[in-house]
Amino acid sequence: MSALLTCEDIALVRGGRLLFEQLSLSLQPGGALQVAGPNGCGKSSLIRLVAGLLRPTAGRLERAAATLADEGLALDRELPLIRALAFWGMPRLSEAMAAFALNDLAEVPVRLLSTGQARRARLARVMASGAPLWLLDEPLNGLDRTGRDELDRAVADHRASGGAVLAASHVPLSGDWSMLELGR
Ligand SMILES: Nc1ncnc2c1ncn2[C@@H]1O[C@H](COP(=O)(O)OP(=O)(O)OP(=O)(O)O)[C@@H](O)[C@H]1O
Repeated sequence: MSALLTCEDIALVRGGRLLFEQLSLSLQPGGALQVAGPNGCGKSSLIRLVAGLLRPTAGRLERAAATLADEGLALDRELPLIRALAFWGMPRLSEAMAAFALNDLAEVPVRLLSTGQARRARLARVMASGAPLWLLDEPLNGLDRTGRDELDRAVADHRASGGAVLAASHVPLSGDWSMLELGR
């Protein structure tokens, strides 16, 4: 099976600072890699780079279709949640609504969601997209115990069906993750 993500000798300079260089990694179907390290070491920048929002200063990157969950919700705040998600033409929308316990909130306008509900919605958007590569920036932020369990299950199911996950997180993620420490 071919890799869903390959980075070879990547370097990134941001704000005049070299964040990392000669960084190589690959994610196979079923793989999961957690990026850890101190504040400002470049975890979010690496996720954004893989998402295609930043250009590497050096190196080569190849990846399958990916979807990103970062600080932004990327949903129309005025629309009911279900319509805001459907706007993106999501192939796995009903599955994702159920996986993150959002069915009772389907008709609630996005702007009225609580912080944790909005965090679950952004993870549902990733799952609903059907993309094989998930890019998650601090996915546990704002999630309660139930939300964390939902995320664990969604990640495990995604991996079991041949997907892969790259996540930046300060705190350990449950399950079997490879680790990449930046800033060392
Ligand atoms: N838009 C930007 N322009 C220039 N430099 C930036 C920009 N955004 C972030 N940086 C810098 O890039 C470096 C890495 O930031 P990044 O957000 O990737 O770190 P992080 O490891 O995710 O941090 P944290 O743990 O605090 O979330 C920091 O020095 C930051 O100041």
